Amino acid sequence: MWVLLRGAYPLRILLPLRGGWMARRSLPRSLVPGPPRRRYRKEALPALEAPVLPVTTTEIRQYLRTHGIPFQDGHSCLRAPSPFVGSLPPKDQAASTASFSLFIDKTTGHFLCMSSLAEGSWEDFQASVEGRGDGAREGTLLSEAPRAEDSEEVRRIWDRAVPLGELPDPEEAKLARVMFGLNKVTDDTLRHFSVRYLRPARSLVFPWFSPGGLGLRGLKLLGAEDQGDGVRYVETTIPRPGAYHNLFGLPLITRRDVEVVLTSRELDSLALNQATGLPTLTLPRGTACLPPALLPYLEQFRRVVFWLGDDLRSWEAAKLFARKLNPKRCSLVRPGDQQPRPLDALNQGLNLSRILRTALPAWHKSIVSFRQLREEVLGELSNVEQAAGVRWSRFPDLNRLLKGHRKGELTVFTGPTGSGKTTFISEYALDLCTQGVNTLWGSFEISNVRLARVMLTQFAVGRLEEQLDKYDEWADRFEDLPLYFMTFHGQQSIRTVIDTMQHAVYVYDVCHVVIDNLQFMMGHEQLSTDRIAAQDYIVGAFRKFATDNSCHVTLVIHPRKEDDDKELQTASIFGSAKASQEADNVLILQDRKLVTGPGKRYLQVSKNRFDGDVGVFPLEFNKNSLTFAIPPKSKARLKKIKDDNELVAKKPSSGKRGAVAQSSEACPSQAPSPSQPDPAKPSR
Ligand SMILES: Nc1ncnc2c1ncn2[C@@H]1O[C@H](COP(=O)(O)OP(=O)(O)OP(=O)(O)O)[C@@H](O)[C@H]1O
Repeated sequence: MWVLLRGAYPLRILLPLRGGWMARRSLPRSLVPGPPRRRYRKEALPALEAPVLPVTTTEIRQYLRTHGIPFQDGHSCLRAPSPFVGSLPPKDQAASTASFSLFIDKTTGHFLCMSSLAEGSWEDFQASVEGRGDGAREGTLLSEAPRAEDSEEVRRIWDRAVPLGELPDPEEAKLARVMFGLNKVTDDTLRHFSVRYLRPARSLVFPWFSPGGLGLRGLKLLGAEDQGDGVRYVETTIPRPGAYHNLFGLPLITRRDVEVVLTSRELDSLALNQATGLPTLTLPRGTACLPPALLPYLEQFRRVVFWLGDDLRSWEAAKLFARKLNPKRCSLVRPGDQQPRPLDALNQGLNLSRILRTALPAWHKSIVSFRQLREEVLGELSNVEQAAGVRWSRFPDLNRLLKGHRKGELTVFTGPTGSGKTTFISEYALDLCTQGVNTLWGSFEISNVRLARVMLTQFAVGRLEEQLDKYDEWADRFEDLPLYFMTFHGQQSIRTVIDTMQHAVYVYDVCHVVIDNLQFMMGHEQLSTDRIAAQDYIVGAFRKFATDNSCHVTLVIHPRKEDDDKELQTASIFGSAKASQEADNVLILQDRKLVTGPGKRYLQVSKNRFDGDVGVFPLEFNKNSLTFAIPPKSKARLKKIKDDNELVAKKPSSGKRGAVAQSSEACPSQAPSPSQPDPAKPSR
């Protein structure tokens, strides 16, 4: 029986512009069926260990030279003979040594031996080269044994599934083809890719074979649900998404292939391969991430074309992924009306080879003309909604003001001591994370356990203390969120923090980093002038990081000492005006508990570089779920501040974006004063 739980992980294979839920079965845990992938050291929890020891490509090269290890320079990896082939038969050993089967990631130093499937960190590699490893040279690699029940589960599903063309009932086969849009995909193509159909679950089954044809490691099930105005696809993977590293189509790639097209859905790969005959591979989690563990498999290609989808998010993801693969060999198919995703293009009778020929190079030394920019501008104009970023599902008023959460921006967040900054920002980030924004938390003040507990309570929207029997169910779903924690606590150097963030962007495709709070990077400077200079430097470093990495940074900063009965302003942020000048957005949690009673807060957007809308709206705190919401009976709703002194009131819950305020609501006495200094020019 198939139990579908409403999960929180986003589905990239939904029809364009639609949010969705990942369906998860309750059973499988995160283990890899099939032949064991040898792990030189067991993988840590998704917390980023501190300190991450950064290694540069130059250092890796130097090390290899010093130790007399020959190597070849690749696109994202260095290739060397593998020392981890001791357990292989001598014949295979010789072959793998000759073929330089060890791939060392140039950015992280992480290695993968394609022959033995041994993998580990740069430190592990050094240890083994220097003979102080865990016996890797002697061939006693640690290996993670597959959990029997997962292997069985995979095998059981695979054995029950049948090729679509062999379904006994032709009507059923026809219906399945309609549901998955496969009318033009032939049985030969489906057979070529070993796609099957699982009748009881009405799902397509895409296998994950071990490299070298060693067996079945896992699989992905794709179900289709009728949604009235379209079809919604629901994915389930075994093992769970975090461990599902299948480049679908890999067994069909030969050593001679020098070009590949990467897609975000298996169905697109089928269509592309059938229409063009080109090698195609599907990323395991669509546009969500490109795990570096997959890079070695892509090294052989001189040209990589990304055709991920027909929306702005796919385009942004393709640009980010191209950086990892070396942009010089990457081209991107630009989303557009005439360039839908591959399966749609096939169904619409378009010429897929011609679309591929329009792919734009991902790399250019500098923008030489508007010609290269025009495609990007068009992309933004034709996808206005997506250009505005990911919208919060819990804070509609924040959407009305900020329009969304965009990559590459810096948000500064402040509020009085103990006003609930951490609690609010936790929910604000969680909301985005449940929609697929890969998030890294740097909580320097409160422990990760406490933070995770707050987040889990907010995720479950209720106290779990009283329903411990539900803990595992919520924790399972929480675990699947693309959420990572830095393991720092207390004072840290900004360099270490930025290095860790850089690592997370590369390894986990993190696109939102929360830093709570900046004061923990300021060292112990006593003089206030030193402290202000230190803060300016740190804010500058975060700004640069956000821009360079297309990653949003939310920075919590304490306010300077203010009178308790005064509201905070942009200029109340501790330090010079640099923080508010560098920030794209400034958010202030206004605490007026003396007049509004406990629990009531206001969130003020006092700077918004995207479109200038600033304003304030009330938030009510729920102590049970630790969540914030618009007070149900409050008359005080979103107030846009048109200019410095003028308020524009909005109808409370029209729910529509851009609804122009028509009437001015009286500002209740307890609402914070709307008059704020021009956020763009904070006074010193
Ligand atoms: N609106 C609110 N009303 C009452 N209690 C709240 C409210 N918001 C948060 N809290 C509670 O207040 C406590 C402090 O919250 P939190 O740590 O989020 O504040 P903070 O502003 O981040 O503190 P600090 O200034 O020390 O960084 C928590 O126990 C939280 O549950």
